[in-house]
Amino acid sequence: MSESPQRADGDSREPALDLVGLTKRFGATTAVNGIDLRMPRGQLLALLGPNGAGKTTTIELCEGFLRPDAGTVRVLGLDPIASGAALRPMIGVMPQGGGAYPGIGCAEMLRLVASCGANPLDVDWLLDVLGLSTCGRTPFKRLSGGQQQRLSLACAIVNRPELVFLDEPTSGMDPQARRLVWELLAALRADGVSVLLTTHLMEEAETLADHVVIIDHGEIVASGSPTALTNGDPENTQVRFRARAGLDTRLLAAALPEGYAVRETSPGSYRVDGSVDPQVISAVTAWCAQQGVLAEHLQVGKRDLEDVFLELTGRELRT
Ligand SMILES: Nc1ncnc2c1ncn2[C@@H]1O[C@H](COP(=O)(O)OP(=O)(O)OP(=O)(O)O)[C@@H](O)[C@H]1O
Repeated sequence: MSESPQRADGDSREPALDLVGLTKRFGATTAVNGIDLRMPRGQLLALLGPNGAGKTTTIELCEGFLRPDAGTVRVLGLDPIASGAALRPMIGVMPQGGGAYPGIGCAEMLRLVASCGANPLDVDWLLDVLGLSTCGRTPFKRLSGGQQQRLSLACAIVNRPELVFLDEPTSGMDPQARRLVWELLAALRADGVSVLLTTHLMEEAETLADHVVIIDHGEIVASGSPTALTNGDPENTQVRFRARAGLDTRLLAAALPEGYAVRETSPGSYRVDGSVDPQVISAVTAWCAQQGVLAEHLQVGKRDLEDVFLELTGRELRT
């Protein structure tokens, strides 16, 4: 194969990921359905979608753990199955649920993985950054779920990979641990490491990602920077509130000036979209009062990735 041409972004290397028509079926289920995705180097890309959307299958196809039924995968310019041995030292993998020998100590596990690399990060430093210093001797099976996740992340990055795959890296973590992981991921990105992570936490995607790809039923339904996906019209604000389920949203819309859309997004959760001003909030609460209901948790905000998903699929991200 000839050398790749100079690219418009100035990086002459192959992209971190290049997926073309990627398809994977399990019996009658098409888990990944013709995904096209190109991820430049040095980017943090979040694959966002509800349970069963095809995120793990996509990442496992990229890792070379699964063979596609159709389409192609190139990872750092290589086929992850045919060139698995060459690719392995260049990538880091954090599978869903982590994994280590049950009886091995936390620090010992990380040292073992580090010993397989040519130029590992300092193990004690990494344990400290991830808040694991105090449990260095604790056997893996005695670590909390969040600690196991963090050790698994440490194992994925200790050998300075060029590209890291993280499958739901913060699931089950408390907010403090999640914050530590977010800081570490931001630092990796700043160092030019390419990161593909899956999540169903839209806040995680919005906070960390350069680029978000929303997938549903194995297909890409939206793709762009978090700002591009959510910003749209700066006038596009919204009011959310909770009240008893089944209020007549058409009546509420009729009580508002023209141009406002009202939806019950899930039973008892309501959303009014449009250019929100004090009069609109007053009209919403007055209408609720007429119905004899209290508008609880009333919030004014902007459209977020959750809203984008709802608009595209008619369903909520958090299923
Ligand atoms: N080994 C398998 N055998 C059969 N079906 C599978 C297998 N792996 C995944 N699937 C199915 O493929 C679809 C996509 O699953 P996948 O795990 O990729 O989704 P996901 O977006 O990662 O979901 P989650 O957020 O729950 O991890 C689901 O319908 C799932 O049941």
